[in-house]
Amino acid sequence: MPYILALDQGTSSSRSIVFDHQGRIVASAQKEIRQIFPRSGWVEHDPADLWQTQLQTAREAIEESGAGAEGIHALGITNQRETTVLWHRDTGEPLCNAIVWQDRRTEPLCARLREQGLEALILEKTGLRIDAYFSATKLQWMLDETPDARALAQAGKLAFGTVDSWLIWRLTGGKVHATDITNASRTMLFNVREGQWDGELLDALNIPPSLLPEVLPSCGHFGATDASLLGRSIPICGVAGDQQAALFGQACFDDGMAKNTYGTGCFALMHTGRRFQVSQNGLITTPTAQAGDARHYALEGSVFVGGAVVQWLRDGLHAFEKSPQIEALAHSVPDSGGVVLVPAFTGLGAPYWQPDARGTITGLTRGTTMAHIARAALESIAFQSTALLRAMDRDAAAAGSAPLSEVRVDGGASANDLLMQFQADLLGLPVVRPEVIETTALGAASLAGLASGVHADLGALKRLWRADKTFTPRLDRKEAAEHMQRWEHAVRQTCVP
Ligand SMILES: Nc1ncnc2c1ncn2[C@@H]1O[C@H](COP(=O)(O)OP(=O)(O)O)[C@@H](O)[C@H]1O
Ligand SMILES: O=P(O)(O)OC[C@H](O)CO
Repeated sequence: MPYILALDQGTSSSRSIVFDHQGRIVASAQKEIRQIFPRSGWVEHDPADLWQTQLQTAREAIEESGAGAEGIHALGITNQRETTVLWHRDTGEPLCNAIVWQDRRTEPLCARLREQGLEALILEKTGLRIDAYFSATKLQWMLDETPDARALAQAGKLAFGTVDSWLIWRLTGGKVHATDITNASRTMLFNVREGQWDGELLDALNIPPSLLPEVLPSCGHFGATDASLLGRSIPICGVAGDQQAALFGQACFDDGMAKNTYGTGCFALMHTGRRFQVSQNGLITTPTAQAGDARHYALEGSVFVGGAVVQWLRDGLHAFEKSPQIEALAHSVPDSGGVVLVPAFTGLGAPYWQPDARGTITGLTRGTTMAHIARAALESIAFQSTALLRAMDRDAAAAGSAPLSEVRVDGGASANDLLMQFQADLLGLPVVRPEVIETTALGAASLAGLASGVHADLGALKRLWRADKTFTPRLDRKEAAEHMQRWEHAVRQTCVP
């Protein structure tokens, strides 16, 4: 039976997973990557580290699968998005470290774009709000600050890519410089309505077009691996940014279907069909992984501090030793005792967009214990996600698209039943956790399987997606509304005067 290898290059680690033709995990390997913080607000990765860890884990996963390279039918790639790499076309040597999506150094370049009045144009063309998060200003910074970079770029000697492009380049021995539509859409240089790099934006940001990779649908042919790397030449047939790959891995192929990933942060995406829709509620618009001729879109919002609030309780307050222990602690009290914790440690993202907000705890009494705070911390993840998902639903209603009917969940913190139940209670919708919560890698494998004939069509993938546990809302709607009011009240206290 054909196996598919998925490479999942994430912010904290590189992972490789071998899936069988029914989307079951056969083998996996993982390696941490080095985080480089040269200055406050700067975050970098060494491109060689990204490549080497990915290659090693791929070899280990193939070895563990027992199938050998001959048993791997196709390869899919998924990756941390927006992170920017610039390298020499002739040698493949990077010019500098990769600038990671979390890096804030280019905020002044963004302010300049806002001053130039480009906000509306960029939103209309790319679906994005001007922000240092996206690749465009990171690339501008590299071209301006790295010696000789501009001259080399003008001479056509450099290649830019997000992490998928970098891995494709290395995997194909420098033969293919390509990306997929989901990754291209995170650069702030790609016109998502027309499906191509945008000349007007490239001019406005002074980016030479010769730097750019070819943009392909997510499901297709991205070349083949150099035979010396993995034991034989394996075709690369699926590529997507990690959050769009997760949407695909959750089989959310239709209008109104949504997933929320509960990791360090939370990323919610809701499929909105074929219509490009600009959010009225502070969300961004992004293409979904493209598996046919037509482009489809999703609304996206992120929670900056999701599972990270659990890490803060663990490492900052020493409330417990291991993250999963929060569940028992939170369960030891019937509710949060009126405590609300807003983990606005680095400001609040969508739908609030308050960069200067700082965390707060309200409702403390003499009777408050660590258990109440732990419960409030878990609840904060669900409150923030509810605010996001409701904003999506409002946008969908305004555009006449299908409303949310359930939310599919994944990511490390989705293992927490108490959190998932509270999420269902607040939303008033079923929250469904699938058997395979490695949905990011599964999405990449599904795309590769579709392009290489392992899966017949989207219908076949829908049938392979299996729910493990469904959390149905138990809370009275009035009570749920009161919870949300308390939350919104606490959010208002986070604004630093
Ligand atoms: N049982 C749990 N309950 C709540 N949070 C958890 C639990 N297990 C892990 N987490 C949190 O989930 C996050 C890890 O999830 P993961 O999907 O691996 O994240 P990432 O991909 O962002 O590294 C951490 O922030 C951790 O604190
Ligand atoms: O690597 P992750 O899972 O933290 O995801 C990063 C996102 O793609 C950033 O947009």
